[in-house]
Amino acid sequence: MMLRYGATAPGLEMLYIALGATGSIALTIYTYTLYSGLILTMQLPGFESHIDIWVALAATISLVVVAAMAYPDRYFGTKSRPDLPGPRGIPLLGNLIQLLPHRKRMLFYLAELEHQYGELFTFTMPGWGRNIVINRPEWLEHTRKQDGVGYGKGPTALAMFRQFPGVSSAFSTEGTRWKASRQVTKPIFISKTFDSHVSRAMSEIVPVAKELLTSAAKDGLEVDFDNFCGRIVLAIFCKTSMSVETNMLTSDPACLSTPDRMMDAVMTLNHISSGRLYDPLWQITEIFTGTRRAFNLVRSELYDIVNNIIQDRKMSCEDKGDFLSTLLSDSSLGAKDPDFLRDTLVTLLFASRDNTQNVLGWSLYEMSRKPEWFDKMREEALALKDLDGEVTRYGELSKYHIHLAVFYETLRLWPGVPKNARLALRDDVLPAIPEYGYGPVRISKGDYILWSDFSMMRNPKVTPHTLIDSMSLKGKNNIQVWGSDATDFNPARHLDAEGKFIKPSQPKFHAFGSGPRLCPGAQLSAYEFVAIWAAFLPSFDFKPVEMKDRLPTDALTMSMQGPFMITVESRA
Ligand code: HEM
Repeated sequence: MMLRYGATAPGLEMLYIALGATGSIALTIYTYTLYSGLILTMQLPGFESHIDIWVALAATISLVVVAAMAYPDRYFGTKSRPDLPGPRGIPLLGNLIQLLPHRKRMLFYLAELEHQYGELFTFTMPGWGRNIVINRPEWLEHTRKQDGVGYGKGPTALAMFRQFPGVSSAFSTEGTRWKASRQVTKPIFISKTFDSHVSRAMSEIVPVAKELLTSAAKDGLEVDFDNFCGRIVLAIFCKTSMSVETNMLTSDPACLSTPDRMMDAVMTLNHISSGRLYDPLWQITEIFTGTRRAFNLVRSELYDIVNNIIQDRKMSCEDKGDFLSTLLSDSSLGAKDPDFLRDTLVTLLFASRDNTQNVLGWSLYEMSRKPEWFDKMREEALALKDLDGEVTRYGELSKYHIHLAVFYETLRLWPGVPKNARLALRDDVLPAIPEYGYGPVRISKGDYILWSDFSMMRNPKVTPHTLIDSMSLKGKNNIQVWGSDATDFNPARHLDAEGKFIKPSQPKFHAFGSGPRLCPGAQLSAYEFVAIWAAFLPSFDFKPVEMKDRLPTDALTMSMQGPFMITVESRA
């Protein structure tokens, strides 16, 4: 039978289940043979040293068999969806064979599949079951507001985030525990904190960063811009939230090649966590690769650093008026739990550095191809020179129209979390989009919905005809749309005729997510972005060492591949 789209045909479903059951029985027999072999082999000299590997291998296979037999749909993805386009699957393995070679480039593979099948398509993968890609703002609008009720993060993502940033993190919790974790971080995102702490931290750290750039310019040194920005952002966070001075950033460019325990730990844990996303068996495979041991070691190190900071503050009983003092004085039950405190800080360390570092890096990359935006930002910073190139108060942020337009445009093309997924907790129907020929889309409980902000925000089809625009922007003259030039870097699309910044509407702009789990750090990162560029541009010119196309790594967040080496020149 020829299948139009390759999704499983209904007639074959029973056959697949039958094959799945037969395969499972075969695997069970194999496992028991393996156990018997194991017992026999244990008699052989030298075997004892490898017993852990053998036991783990046998346990893995048994686990797979049990999982496959208990949840054939989930495991093999046999639920048929001939109504949806997608690559053709095969019995038992779904689309695993097609996906495996792209494991480390899923972002691009998803974009290629979108190119082939459109914004709506499906594939299955053992361990994840059926995935339905929904790269349209209308469908995101519908599903994201049901976050936590109709859709959840699903066991795979929750298990991954429980390991890092931690069991009490906003990333790894749902329901009342998630609410508690969001609630406790609120003080860090209010404008009072921005004015009293963030701007103070910036006014100390940004001048150090400028001294470093001056030295690098004088000595003609190349600077790894990502590393440099990561250190600035993390140093600001440590100072703002915990009043901790770090040595990760000094005026000497040599500091950039000096390892920093906190910075290195956060980066390593982020990197390993990303790799777990498409390895449903990571809890087992990592035993063999040694990654698990390395992860645990680095995580203990980070936990020690953070626990020591908390402990020192508790011992000193000093109220420094920062976020940590606010946390410690919080009388709610959660905040008294030491692990909850630690996970809250680790979550913010993890979330604050990476995304802000990345948007700074991608903005430099984009502007180096369109240097007129460097000039426009510089002009704006100089025009507001009474502020001495420093955005000292949060209220001043809204005056930086060009900077904000560049910030949002960079994130449109290089969104913080380029691909994401949710598990359907109940049956649902996505709304029809008749203007693009889409009828209502059925989602079954247990399906994963998947979206790629990276693909969606580059899609020229996201036009004012969408339901979202007609609802939220009705009657406005300056409707900004991604349109046919969606892949171009053009911050002007976020400026009106008078050059005033217009914040793009969600979820057409989805770089900070939407719905209840909308990123709480959006304003903070905008503030940091504007303050850093406004301080740098009047004094320096920046150029990438190599003017070549740069790609993102396939990570949880939008990190750039390889070091991003730049040269700096002082504008004397
Ligand atoms: C350019 C910078 C940033 C970008 C692009 C960004 C993007 C995002 C996105 C897309 C999500 C939603 C993930 C999801 O729904 O699964 C998110 C969540 C989150 N972000 Fe950000 N973020 C940025 C900066 C920050 C900063 C500076 C902080 C804190 C200091 C922060 C803290 C968080 C937290 C705690 C969550 C979890 C929210 C939840 O699940 O309830 N982010 N961020």
